[in-house]
Amino acid sequence: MSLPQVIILNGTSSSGKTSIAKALQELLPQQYLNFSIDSILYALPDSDLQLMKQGQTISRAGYDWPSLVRGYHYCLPALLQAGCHLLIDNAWCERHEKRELLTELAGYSVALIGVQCDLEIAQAREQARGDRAIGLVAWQAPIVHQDMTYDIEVNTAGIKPQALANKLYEQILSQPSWRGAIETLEHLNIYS
Ligand SMILES: Nc1ncnc2c1ncn2[C@@H]1O[C@H](COP(=O)(O)OP(=O)(O)OP(=O)(O)O)[C@@H](O)[C@H]1O
Repeated sequence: MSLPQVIILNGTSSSGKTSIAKALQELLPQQYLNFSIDSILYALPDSDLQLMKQGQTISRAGYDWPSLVRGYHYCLPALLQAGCHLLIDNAWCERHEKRELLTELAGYSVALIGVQCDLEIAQAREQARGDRAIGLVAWQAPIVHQDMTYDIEVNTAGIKPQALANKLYEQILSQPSWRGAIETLEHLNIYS
């Protein structure tokens, strides 16, 4: 079985996506770049990034959230064309963002993984970590998994990231085909 060129981890903030991604990167026999939207956001002016982390308004001229998301998505095929494999994680919430992501990745083999986490647990992590706007999880939770047909789903409640990555790695190796992204994009193209 060949590994997918792209592994997508989709779930709310604090669901544990990055923790799984970092552990999974070490297990995979092929090098994967963990390229999240943070790779774009960390290029913002530092004071703007700090405001964003606190959930405050950025008033600097030129700030435009949709263009940052679009820029993130447009980077993905460029990295793939350069020969990189990608392990990307984010909370894709808006329908047009899900559609844009999967359109950019059309033609590549994509594993679409849903990262689930009970709301109360994700909110407790959000409180504890202190580097995310409080309320983000609650806003994302009802919509992040809407319209998605996942190849694999994991629930991070009560299981350590390393154990989750071990299990996910086994599931990826035994997956016969990757249909989730294709079916999700078909659905989004019909209903958006
Ligand atoms: N399986 C887990 N069990 C317990 N705590 C976890 C687990 N996974 C992650 N955490 C903790 O939750 C917090 C958020 O983890 P992580 O950065 O992996 O989440 P995320 O989904 O990538 O969040 P974001 O989208 O905001 O970047 C961290 O403090 C991390 O230590």
